[in-house]
Amino acid sequence: MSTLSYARYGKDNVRVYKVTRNDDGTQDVCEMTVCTLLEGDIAESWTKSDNKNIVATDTQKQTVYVMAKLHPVNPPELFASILGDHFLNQYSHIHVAHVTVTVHKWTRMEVDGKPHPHSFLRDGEEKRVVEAVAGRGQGITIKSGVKGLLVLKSTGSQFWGFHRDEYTRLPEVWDRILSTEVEAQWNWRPFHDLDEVKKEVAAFNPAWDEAKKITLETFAKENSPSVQNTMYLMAEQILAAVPRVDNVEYSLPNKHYFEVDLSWFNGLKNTGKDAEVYAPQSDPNGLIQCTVARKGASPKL
Ligand SMILES: O=c1[nH]c(=O)c2[nH]c(=O)[nH]c2[nH]1
Repeated sequence: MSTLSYARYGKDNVRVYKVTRNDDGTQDVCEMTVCTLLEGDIAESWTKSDNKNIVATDTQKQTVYVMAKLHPVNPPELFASILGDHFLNQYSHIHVAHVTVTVHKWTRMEVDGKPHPHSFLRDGEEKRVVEAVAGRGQGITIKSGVKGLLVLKSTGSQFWGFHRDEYTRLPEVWDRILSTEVEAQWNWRPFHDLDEVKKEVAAFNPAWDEAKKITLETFAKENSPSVQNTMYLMAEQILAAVPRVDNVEYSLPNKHYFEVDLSWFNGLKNTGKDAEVYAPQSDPNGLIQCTVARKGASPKL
């Protein structure tokens, strides 16, 4: 005998763009990709071919557009919560709504030394990602984050003192290149309902600014003894800067740059302190992850 032990479904990669026309003649734009996934009393679609409780994925997509028209899309934490809350209010047989909003960068152009009223550029590939989960009778949990933030430092990083045995080939280094693509998430203390999210709405954008600033400044300033230590320092500072955040997760690939021995070419020196030309490695890469929690923080409502 088999049983459906878990199911959810929805629309992924819903692309949405919203323009806000301000009274002063300037315009604001927001482009995002939304994923909605619903759980609830839906099993019979899988097990009995009965679709009566299925809110079509097309309906979910249309809902994203309607909600984007009726409500603010900024900050994305609010928009994701509005959508999740809507699905629970609209459909009594839906018990959990997962909403992911990925924001694509459009930075206002500077033209003639002034912010342009309606022209924007993509000046970085990093994404702001928000995941809201609205559960019936369980409030709303929100995870905010950044992904795809590519950084490199050409010095100011070391790695030594690590465990050595008969499998070890890696030499210790006191000066190396460090590069990673930052993925970080900060988990907010759960919200009782949409009204509580609205009350805290002013906290979301500054938290995003702080988390990005802390990540970049720590990366640049610390003489890093390891990716492990650097990410821990970043997470600690985010917890200190944003009181409502319970824990911070980092996932950092270590993107290696290997020295190239060119001594075969007339004794050309390109290793150790003479290294200038390196071979960037696409794979394999190190992958270092951690979660740093506020002491005494409770993950439950
Ligand atoms: O910062 C680092 N952490 C590691 O765990 C590790 N392992 C490795 O080979 N290089 C590095 N660098």
